[in-house]
Amino acid sequence: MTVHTADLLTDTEVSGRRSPHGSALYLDGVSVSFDGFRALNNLSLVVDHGELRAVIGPNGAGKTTMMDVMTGKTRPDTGKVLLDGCIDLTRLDEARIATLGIGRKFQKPSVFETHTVIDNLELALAGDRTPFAALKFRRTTDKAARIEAVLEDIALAHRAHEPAGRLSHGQKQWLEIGMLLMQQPRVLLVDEPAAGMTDSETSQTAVLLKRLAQSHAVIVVEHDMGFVRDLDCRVTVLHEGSVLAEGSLDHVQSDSRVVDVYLGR
Ligand SMILES: Nc1ncnc2c1ncn2[C@@H]1O[C@H](COP(=O)(O)OP(=O)(O)OP(=O)(O)O)[C@@H](O)[C@H]1O
Repeated sequence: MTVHTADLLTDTEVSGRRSPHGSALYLDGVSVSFDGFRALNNLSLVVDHGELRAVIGPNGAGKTTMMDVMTGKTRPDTGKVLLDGCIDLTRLDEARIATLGIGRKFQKPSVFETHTVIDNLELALAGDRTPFAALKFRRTTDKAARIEAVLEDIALAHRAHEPAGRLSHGQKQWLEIGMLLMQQPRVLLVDEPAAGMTDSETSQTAVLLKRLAQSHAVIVVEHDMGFVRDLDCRVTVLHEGSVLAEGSLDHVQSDSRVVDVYLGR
């Protein structure tokens, strides 16, 4: 019998060790309205340190709005978003939240096409102007070691000196993930990473995200169920701005409410 990571996490929850206050990210009763329409409706979610979480749901379920709230782009009407169980992100602006270690990868890659892969990674550091970043990378050797480690992580060491414009779509997505990694985030938010990828790139992306989740909390919004299965992680189904179901992919796929509003369509 195959044991899925997501099933093990369910056991963790049952044993009471999943605590919102020891979590990487905790959304507590978050609501957001746009002109009276509730995009998020009392949404609560706990993502642990070192956890990979897939968030799925029909169009308009609130997935993007949820990530906008986590990054400070949208301020909720009510509720809290706690980083490390104690820092309420709803009181902070986007720039401050980014420096605290929430990195977001949008669907469309936006790498500097005429710059080499290695230059793109270096430029990602240049964008981080916090005193902490300057301290971290005071020595060029530190920076070089960091770049080398990230190149290995994103499987692009062999393309390091080529212009990013020559990479495939999938490789550009990995480079952009690498640019986020240069900032050493604690939480990674990744929006539909598999969109437009070949089958081989899609499965390599699942491997990459699983590896990253060993040292970061990683939240992936995705529509491709084959890719979600490859991620082999706990799945949250959003519907009308709230959690409709949560658990392993097999668990949520067998929930008739999930089939009705999303998977059966
Ligand atoms: N700035 C906005 N102004 C008005 N309505 C908005 C705004 N942003 C989102 N909405 C509405 O809020 C709801 C949730 O949208 P959201 O983009 O979060 O859903 P989603 O789950 O990401 O959908 P998709 O899978 O299509 O990307 C939708 O009905 C959307 O039209």
